[in-house]
Amino acid sequence: MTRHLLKAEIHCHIEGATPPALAATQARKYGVDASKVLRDGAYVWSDFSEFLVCYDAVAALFKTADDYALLTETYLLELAAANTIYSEIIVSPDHGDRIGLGADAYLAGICDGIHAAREKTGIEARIIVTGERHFGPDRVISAAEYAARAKNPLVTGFNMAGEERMGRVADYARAFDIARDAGLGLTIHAGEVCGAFSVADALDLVKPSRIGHGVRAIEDPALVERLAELGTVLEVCPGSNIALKVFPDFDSHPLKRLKAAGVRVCINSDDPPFFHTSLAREYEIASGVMGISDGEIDEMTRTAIEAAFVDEATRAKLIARFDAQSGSEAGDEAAIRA
Ligand SMILES: Nc1ncnc2[nH]cnc12
Ligand SMILES: [Zn+2]
Repeated sequence: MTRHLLKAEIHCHIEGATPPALAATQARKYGVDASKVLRDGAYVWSDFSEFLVCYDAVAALFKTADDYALLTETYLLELAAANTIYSEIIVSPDHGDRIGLGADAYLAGICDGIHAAREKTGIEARIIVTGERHFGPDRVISAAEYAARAKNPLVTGFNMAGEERMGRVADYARAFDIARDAGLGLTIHAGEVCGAFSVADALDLVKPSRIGHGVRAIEDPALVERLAELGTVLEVCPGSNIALKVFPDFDSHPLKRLKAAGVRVCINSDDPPFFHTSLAREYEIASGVMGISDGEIDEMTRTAIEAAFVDEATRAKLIARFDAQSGSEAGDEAAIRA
């Protein structure tokens, strides 16, 4: 049981966190026929390309800043109820532009949702702006420029998501230069759909402190060693990887092997309802299915906080909160054993 463990995640896409019931409500609200992507309370897709299409269709059901505030608050309240103290939310200003809302209102809605959830539960959150790789290098550069000039205290990182098979990392490196110059933390989806070479490209050309997924690095032992030496944090999303058939089952998932090899890893939900999961379930899988001990799970949660794109005062507060709880439980266990 992992219910009692404090949790943190640094990789969840906001539209990907839409509960199917909320998507259905949004579709009714706007008179949209969502039956191609939402059936019997579940999202409909069968491979990575279809998943991205389904994702974009669900994103298009959110049309106002208030819609985004509701979505963000709903997601964070569920996390807080599962003992989560921190989340980093991946957002795409392109979605705001595509629905005609505009990036500023899109971002303002998400910030409202973060403030509302923090007021109710104390959960802390930050925003990572992402470029969508399948929209091409120019859009990804625009997303980086937008993040750089947003000067929004909740926007602390830059990412690139989307179709990993489109182009090479080099085509997008300029976007990361812009984000780096603006002082944003850098992470990039790699080693999910594409193999180890994409992780190597990311390390060579982006030099991020974290990589989204990165799990296919396991195909290259020298690369695993390099990740461990660099201390690059992998934002691992096991349920997503199984749903998208990156690995056939949890037994063959490399989370444990990467950790054992000294790579810094943490547990994340990615697009939870699309993959029939939640952060709470990901922790349960790590424990009950992968056989990872509570102590090791705590190490991964601590890694997420250590790697979070927050100011040092906020990090210190989160670490103190985390250590106080995991420490007191270690103390309780010792008392039980004595
Ligand atoms: N798992 C994933 N990989 C790449 N892009 C995404 N966008 C949303 N989820 C994603
Ligand atoms: Zn992702």
